[in-house]
Amino acid sequence: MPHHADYSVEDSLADLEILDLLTAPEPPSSPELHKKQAYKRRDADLDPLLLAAAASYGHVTRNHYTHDFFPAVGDPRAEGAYDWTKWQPEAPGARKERKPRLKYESRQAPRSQRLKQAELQDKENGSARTATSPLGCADNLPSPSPKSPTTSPAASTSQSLLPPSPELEVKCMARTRVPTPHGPVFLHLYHNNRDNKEHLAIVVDPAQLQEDAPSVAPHIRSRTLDAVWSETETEMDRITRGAYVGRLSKDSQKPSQPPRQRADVPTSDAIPSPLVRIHSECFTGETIGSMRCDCGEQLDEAIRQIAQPITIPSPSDPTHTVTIPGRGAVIYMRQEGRGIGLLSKIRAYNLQDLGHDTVTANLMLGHGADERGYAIAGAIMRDLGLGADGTEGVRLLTNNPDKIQALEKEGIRIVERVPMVPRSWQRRQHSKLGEELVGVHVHEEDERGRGATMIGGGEVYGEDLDKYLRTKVLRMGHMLPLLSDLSDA
Ligand SMILES: Nc1nc2c(ncn2[C@@H]2O[C@H](COP(=O)(O)OP(=O)(O)OP(=O)(O)O)[C@@H](O)[C@H]2O)c(=O)[nH]1
Repeated sequence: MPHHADYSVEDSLADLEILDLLTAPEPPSSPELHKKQAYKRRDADLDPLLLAAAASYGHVTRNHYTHDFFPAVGDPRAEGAYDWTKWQPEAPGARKERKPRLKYESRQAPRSQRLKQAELQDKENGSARTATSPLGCADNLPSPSPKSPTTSPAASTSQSLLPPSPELEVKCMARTRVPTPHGPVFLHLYHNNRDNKEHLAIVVDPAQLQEDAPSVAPHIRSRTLDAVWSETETEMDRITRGAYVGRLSKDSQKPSQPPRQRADVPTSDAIPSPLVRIHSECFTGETIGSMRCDCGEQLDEAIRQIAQPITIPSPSDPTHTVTIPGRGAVIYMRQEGRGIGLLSKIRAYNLQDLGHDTVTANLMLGHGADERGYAIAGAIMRDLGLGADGTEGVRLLTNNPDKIQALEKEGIRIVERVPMVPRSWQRRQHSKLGEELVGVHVHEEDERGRGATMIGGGEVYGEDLDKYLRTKVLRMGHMLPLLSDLSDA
């Protein structure tokens, strides 16, 4: 409980009464609740822990939990406005006066209005909303997770009345070469007919730049990008959207062939299947270098590993070896916060600071632990010829068993899983065993140099990260040996 100077025993008792009410096994229905004065008025701040505890119980509706209240600090003339920048600690022994009351405003329209609006919308759409799904009317609620056990049969019936969604289509709208600390990549931007997000594919296949060298492995190219889009499309249009071959320059501008006219390069068993990672967007980890998660490091590490040169027996003389450039792709999905979005992820971090883990925090906000889908990722991979029917399959960089299952359901052929061990865990494990870090990609100075354009550039580490990684292993089934298990080995 907070120790405000004006927080009294009465307030604590009132809090306990509220906690009892909110977390009782049954929702309150007794006449007691309706009696006037049954619960005493209280003016002290509500303890966030109390709210969190109450919210983790079933019958407290998300409707209440996600109300956004904010004091009217913006308008100094508003009733109860208080400028917190001028706050001074109270002198000991000073007379306790009640703080000016803050005026709270809900950003949600009253429920009656929202219900009316939803009814109107339903009439316009011709769909029947059942009276049992009033939560569906709130516009600031997360959409119910497909995994959510709270989805009522009535809700799913009304969903089945909706027209079936059109077959998923993805189209690569543009492609360009981007030099990175790990070598050149081709950035592909995709549109699709399921969501309005611009998903990306970071294709590592530098052999494509050496146009004159004989191809030993099929190039990773987008079918939709190389297709002819219209009869009026000019060569310059095609080149501008990235449908070219080789290294584009003032002296070299060769439009690509449409997929059907391209000669197939046979795949050789000697060449490992392309290495692929499905990566989910993480603004905090990738842009401001948050060390609450390892997402930024994973993105860097994935590109680094995919770009590693491959040594294979020489096709002309098997007694010798040749080195070919690395091949693969990172499919970068705009599924921030495991699909819950940045706003909810930021709120989830606050719940994590209150002591909840990454899974519980999502659940407390009315989301699933993981709301991501992989249909679009699968379609992008098929467009790039990665893991599609009749191709060589892919090696997938992941610890997440759900991801493997979901992609296989999408018809993607995964021939091998390549684990992603966090750099800090590798380094600590190796230093525990007193091993030299020869050949292990955690040499800090080296990494800092190489990843200079990525925030931090080295490894992420810290208490928050360890807790997050342990939860992924213990609660989300990630296939990663815990640091403690490694040290016993
Ligand atoms: N909701 C939520 N999302 C998080 C949190 N930390 C990272 N993320 C998101 O998690 C996603 C990355 O997922 P990970 O669990 O690291 O990786 P994965 O894709 O499931 O599995 P791997 O392939 O093994 O890395 C990104 O969208 C991040 O924004 C968190 O604490 N809460």
